[in-house]
Amino acid sequence: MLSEDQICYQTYQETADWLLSRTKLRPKVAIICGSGLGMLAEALANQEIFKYTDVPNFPQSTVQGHAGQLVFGELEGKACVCMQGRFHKFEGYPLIKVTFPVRVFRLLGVEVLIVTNAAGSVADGYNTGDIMIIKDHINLPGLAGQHPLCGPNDERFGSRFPCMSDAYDKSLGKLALQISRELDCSDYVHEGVYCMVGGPSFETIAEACLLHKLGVDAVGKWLEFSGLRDSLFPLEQNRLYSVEDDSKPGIVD
Ligand SMILES: O=P(O)(O)O[C@H]1O[C@H](CO)[C@@H](O)[C@H]1O
Ligand SMILES: Nc1nc2[nH]cnc2c(=O)[nH]1
Repeated sequence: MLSEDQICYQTYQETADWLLSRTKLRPKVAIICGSGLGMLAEALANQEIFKYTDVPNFPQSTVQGHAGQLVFGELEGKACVCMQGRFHKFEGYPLIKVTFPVRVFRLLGVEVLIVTNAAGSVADGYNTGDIMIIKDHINLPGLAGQHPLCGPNDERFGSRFPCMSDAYDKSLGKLALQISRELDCSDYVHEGVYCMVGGPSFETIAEACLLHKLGVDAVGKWLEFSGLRDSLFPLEQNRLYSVEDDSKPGIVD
């Protein structure tokens, strides 16, 4: 297995080329299935499955409930790739490996990434089993310097200082809320702020109270996406970000 300082552009390319040579599907959408959500991949038509153990350079799933395979297929006629099982820092993986698939997806031609996972609520009015659409996040380890973009920067994957003021696509969030209303399940669907932590322990009561005071709605393990926005969607530099949501500060880059 490669050590973290051996991972470079060619490593991601090698993995992407391996996959591209084995499937004719060219997904524009990738879905990372967190705990208990792997069944989503089972809904794909015309499946082509690659076990992580067979995919060059891929980390391996070690957590219960994470099948450890990439499922290519079609959802409503659109080519998709699902990760049935994701990677966590608490498994012993460095962040560059936790986020490894995101850059591979980029090289596969993916344009939309949907990340799902199991999280705990610290918000008022949420119930077990509810769904929260992430409108923004607090990358707690990232603020303290544990970030996948630490180290040499490869501009092919984005800028040294990626802007994160519009990290999550508002139109997709709105669409999900609209569909939840159409399906008559909007009582179980919220929009909120996700806080990622390292784990594996859950929070103490004091930590949960702290996160609630900080404006967090749900807390869970490190998400692959955080900090890698540029890797999927390169941003223009020196852009003025208007922030409609008054709960967030406006940022001028
Ligand atoms: O991958 P996600 O959904 O974040 O799940 C995580 O949450 C569960 C409890 O911490 C663990 O099973 C871990 O895998
Ligand atoms: N409370 C809580 N629940 C979780 N479920 C999955 N991850 C977590 C976590 O970090 N905290």
